[in-house]
Amino acid sequence: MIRGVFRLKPAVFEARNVSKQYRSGFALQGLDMKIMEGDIYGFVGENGAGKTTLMKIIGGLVQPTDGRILLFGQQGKKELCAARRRVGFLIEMPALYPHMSAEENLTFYHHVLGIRNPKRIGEALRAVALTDTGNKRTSEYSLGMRQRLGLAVALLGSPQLLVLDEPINGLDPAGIVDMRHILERLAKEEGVTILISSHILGELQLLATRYGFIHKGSLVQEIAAGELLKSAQAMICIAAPNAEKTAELLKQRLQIPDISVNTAGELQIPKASVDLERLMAVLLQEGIPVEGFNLSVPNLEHYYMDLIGGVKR
Ligand SMILES: Nc1ncnc2c1ncn2[C@@H]1O[C@H](COP(=O)(O)OP(=O)(O)OP(=O)(O)O)[C@@H](O)[C@H]1O
Repeated sequence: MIRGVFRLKPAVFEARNVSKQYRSGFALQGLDMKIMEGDIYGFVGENGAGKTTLMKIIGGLVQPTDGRILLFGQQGKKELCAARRRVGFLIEMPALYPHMSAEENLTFYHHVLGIRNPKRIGEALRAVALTDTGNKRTSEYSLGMRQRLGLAVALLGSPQLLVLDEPINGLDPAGIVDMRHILERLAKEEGVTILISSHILGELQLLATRYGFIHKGSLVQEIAAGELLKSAQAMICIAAPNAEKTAELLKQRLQIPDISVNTAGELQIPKASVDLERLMAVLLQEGIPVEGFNLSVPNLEHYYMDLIGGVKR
């Protein structure tokens, strides 16, 4: 009998009880976190929650006050140093020479970073769709192009893990979509694991396969994108007159106890608990005019606000 072998993907990065204290106070406090190979890990938290500090710790730019990190399973000082060569960072925009082209800037970083394979310059340019920029000076680039060039610098070392701190911040809608397509391709076709922070939750939701929610320096929750959607309910929202009275009536007629009225004064019914045809038939029979109808799909923003709201309370 042939039995399938189920292999767990290895952790690419782990933080164990990591704290970082500045004079002004704690930026991280006992943070635990795990990024598995192949994840696009959306790192979510309000301003000052500690996202950049953690990313800088991964890059060795900041030392933790307490706790430890593992990169590709390595944790000794020397081993971490070697493991960092397998990571590409876009935490702060690398300095670009404004009078030089994308290729010339990449050639410079290729040299500075001591990368041996000269093919990487062309490959990195292709990966970020900047091959047709010719001799154009980077001073004439849009923010989206500069950001893509910054990503190309991070890609020069053929990283297995990319650490990206708000890479779509300030980009226009087209720039955001370009960046999403580039990152999706890197993850799917090249198997690159990605840690990405962003405040643009609607966009992050289109990309991430897993989320980590950080609040005041601690990780509040890690959850797979699919689990997040399952855990939050889709709601049918109906605008109708006398919402409270109508809600009571529908509860009785449909035998559904959890019909509520939301802050917009609409009836709110969990989609999974009702048959839509029956709902419409009852509304018709009772002569209740439907003034508005929509389906609120569970999303990252609602989930995050509920989660952090709960933590803050
Ligand atoms: N070099 C530093 N010296 C002192 N305090 C710092 C330093 N760097 C960060 N902090 C503080 O640590 C906390 C966490 O900052 P961090 O930049 O990591 O948050 P963040 O989640 O990346 O925020 P944002 O979304 O605004 O970028 C903040 O209170 C910040 O003021």
